[in-house]
Amino acid sequence: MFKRLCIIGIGLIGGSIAKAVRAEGLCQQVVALGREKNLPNMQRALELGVVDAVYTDAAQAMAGTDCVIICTPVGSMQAIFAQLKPYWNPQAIYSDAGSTKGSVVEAARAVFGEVPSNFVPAHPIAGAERSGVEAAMADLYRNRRVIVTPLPNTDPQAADKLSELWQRIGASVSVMTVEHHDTVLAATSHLPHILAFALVGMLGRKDEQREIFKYAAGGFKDFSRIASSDPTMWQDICLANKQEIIPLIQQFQTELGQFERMLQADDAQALFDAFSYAKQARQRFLETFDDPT
Ligand SMILES: NC(=O)c1ccc[n+]([C@@H]2O[C@H](COP(=O)([O-])OP(=O)(O)OC[C@H]3O[C@@H](n4cnc5c(N)ncnc54)[C@H](O)[C@@H]3O)[C@@H](O)[C@H]2O)c1
Ligand SMILES: O=C(O)C(=O)C[C@]1(C(=O)O)C=C[C@@H](O)C=C1
Repeated sequence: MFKRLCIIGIGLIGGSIAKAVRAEGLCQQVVALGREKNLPNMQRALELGVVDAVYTDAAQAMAGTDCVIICTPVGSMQAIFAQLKPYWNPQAIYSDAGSTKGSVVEAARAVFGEVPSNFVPAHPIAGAERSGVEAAMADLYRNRRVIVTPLPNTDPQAADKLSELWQRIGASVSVMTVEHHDTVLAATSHLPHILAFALVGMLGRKDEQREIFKYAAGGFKDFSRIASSDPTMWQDICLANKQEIIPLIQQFQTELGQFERMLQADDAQALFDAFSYAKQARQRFLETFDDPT
């Protein structure tokens, strides 16, 4: 599909794209671009055979590259667009994997004035709490969704080709607006991460006095898994999408207050109804998760 794919940020997400693209034989060459401080991770990507070459120099990385996917934390995207600007190739396709889309589009606007028509914002709805290229998996995107959020000026051919790349590595592509993406993901990804970080932080402080973690089992392990996620990545996501996240935190506080009142009132029926409704809602989620088509 492409002669040379350049991944900027060859960590979990970028490394998984590289591995999958190589496994499917979709590009002749896969390379990585990063900063001097990213060199140890990039060298590891080279050793693991995830990429063919690594660069810290954008001019060298961009030479002959016809597809670029930016897979760095969303707070770094503006600096990356500025780094790419002198070498921007109108014939190439550019995209990203950032967890927020409004902030990425704003970052592109800040650098280019208008978002280039060959930049296709996208977000794979698949990941893990682990970071770095060692965590990358060739099948991470298989049977998972990727949301593509084209802008009115996005070149449809670029959007189609990028979507085809994702489909050929096993993903199901959904198209939506940038705004709708950020509203939806605030609810199902950003708020849950804040809740997990908040609960584990609160209990961690208790654990300093008492040994509560020792007696936690599978339920706590499942609920707390995402609190192992990368703090830089989540700091960037939460600040970038705070206008969507803050109202959800407020709504959640009201919801918790209702549970407190049910307990205060020993209202067994209300508790049963609330738990039953949530159990059914989770069943609906599991059905769409297992069949993302
Ligand atoms: N982890 C997930 O579950 C997940 C899922 C979907 C999307 N995302 C998004 O994908 C992106 C990458 O996440 P990840 O989990 O792969 O993180 P990661 O930490 O595994 O990888 C990010 C890589 O970017 C490099 N990097 C950081 N700043 C850089 C810069 N300024 N220039 C060049 N390289 C830089 C780091 O060295 C690292 O190798 C983020 O935007 C994140 O929001 C993550
Ligand atoms: O499974 C996980 O660990 C994830 O956190 C993946 C997850 C999420 O579901 O919230 C995290 C961030 C994303 O942008 C997309 C996916």
